[in-house]
Amino acid sequence: MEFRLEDIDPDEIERRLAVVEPLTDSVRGLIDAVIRSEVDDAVLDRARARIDEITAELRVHQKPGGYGTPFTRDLRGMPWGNAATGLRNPIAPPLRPEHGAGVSTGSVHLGAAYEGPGGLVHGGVLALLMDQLVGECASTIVNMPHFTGTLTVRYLRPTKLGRVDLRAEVTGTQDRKTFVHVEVRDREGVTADGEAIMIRPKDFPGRDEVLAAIARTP
Ligand SMILES: CCCCCCCC(=O)SCCNC(=O)CCNC(=O)[C@H](O)C(C)(C)COP(=O)(O)OP(=O)(O)OC[C@H]1O[C@@H](n2cnc3c(N)ncnc32)[C@H](O)[C@@H]1OP(=O)(O)O
Repeated sequence: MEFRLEDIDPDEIERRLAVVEPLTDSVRGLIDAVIRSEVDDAVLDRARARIDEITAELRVHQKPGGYGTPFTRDLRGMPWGNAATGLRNPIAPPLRPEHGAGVSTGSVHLGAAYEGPGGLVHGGVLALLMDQLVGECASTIVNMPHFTGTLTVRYLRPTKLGRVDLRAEVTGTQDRKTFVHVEVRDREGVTADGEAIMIRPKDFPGRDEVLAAIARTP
């Protein structure tokens, strides 16, 4: 986990999201269309050529590595490349967690891109979403980022593609460890549950630099 200061105000955040969220949604639509399209090969070939052109255009100016999690001066995080929640990551469903007292919830629509067995959600995708939700749940409660130390998942019955709801709840804390229970439901009820041991790491690379930069900024 790396802290990086991006000194922008809420209006600038909204301006950026107003551009990238619709783009990301369009690419999600593209992914779904590629998986399910039954057009002929010539149309698929033309589509590939046009997509390659767009990719080349976007690659003219790129960040090195991943998107990271830049933070504003008031420590609002912008993890827009995150695989589960990223607002500019077309792979992310995206999960948009909401946090209450010790409880975090989120709902997603999982379509063809998240299929494992035919018509059913891939178990790894469920583990990804559970991992993110338990991480945010523990981090929100203690107001410090937590890493997943151990996540044990029980797949109770197959999860149908479509709407999936998740709920995580802190069940205890012990020093730097926070224990979280998590459940997944499809339209017919609970399909998987899990237990997580979340750990607040001792160090956060870059954190001191960000806090110092904030302190220096009038
Ligand atoms: C807001 C952000 C939300 C994002 C959510 C996304 C969730 C994620 O995907 S996080 C990424 C996946 N997880 C990781 O990459 C973690 C990789 N592991 C690590 O970085 C380290 O091993 C870490 C941080 C978990 C523990 O390291 P460290 O702080 O040095 O642990 P250490 O001091 O040895 O142990 C502290 C305690 O935790 C326990 N512990 C350590 N590792 C584990 C583990 N893997 N599982 C369970 N318990 C553990 C120890 O037994 C010890 O307990 P006690 O105090 O009772 O003896």
